[in-house]
Amino acid sequence: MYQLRGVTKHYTRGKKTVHALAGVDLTIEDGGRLVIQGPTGGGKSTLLQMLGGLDRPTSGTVEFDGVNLADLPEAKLTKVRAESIGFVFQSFNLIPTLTAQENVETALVPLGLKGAARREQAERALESVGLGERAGHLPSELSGGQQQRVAIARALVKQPKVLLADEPTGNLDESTRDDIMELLEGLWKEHGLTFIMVTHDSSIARRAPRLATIRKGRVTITENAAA
Ligand SMILES: Nc1ncnc2c1ncn2[C@@H]1O[C@H](COP(=O)(O)OP(=O)(O)OP(=O)(O)O)[C@@H](O)[C@H]1O
Repeated sequence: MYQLRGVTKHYTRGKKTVHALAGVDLTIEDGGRLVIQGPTGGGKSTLLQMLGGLDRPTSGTVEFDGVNLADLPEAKLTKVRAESIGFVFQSFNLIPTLTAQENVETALVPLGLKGAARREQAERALESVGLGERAGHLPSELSGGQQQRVAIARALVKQPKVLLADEPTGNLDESTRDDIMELLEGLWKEHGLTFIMVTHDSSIARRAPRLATIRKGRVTITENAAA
């Protein structure tokens, strides 16, 4: 469970300060699904970075299961990320020289898993995203949608508690977008994940049961019981 209180993030360049987050209070229950939308520059990615422990707030607390990520030493923060949080990005971020299988296995290296166990778990993760047959392919030999499936397998192979996705369908055409959304929603249900996703896509936002709209660093929550 996440509990954010009074989270601010300021970026200073020269004399100019940008208030990317201007006091965010937010609770996200275990197993919940939250979609984050809002205008460009509103603070969506910054908020996701706080939730993922990829950056620290200027002030406020980001509690994850009762631990404040804001003041956790770097080594412990790295451990939380490696064990508990899966990330999916718009640009897939696969390593171009590694096969799909090897890309997925990279997520298991920090957990200390040995070769055979790594291979087996990565194979299963690729199968769960419908890419069992493509394990030996390089990213350049896969379509955009398939590359995103590999990235999703890499995010989930370690069985994290949380999946954070920043515009996961932003580089995909409409029908591939729908396939990827269906896959993510299916995996969310199947694994009981906490699933938090940033999107520009209003058709995805409309379908969200819980929507966080972020403008000028401030969050408004809308619940949609019909979604
Ligand atoms: N590293 C940084 N240094 C300086 N300013 C930054 C930095 N990262 C973000 N910002 C600024 O903080 C504000 C919020 O940025 P953020 O990327 O969170 O917005 P966003 O809602 O994700 O935007 P977009 O939809 O365009 O991706 C913007 O004004 C941005 O320019």
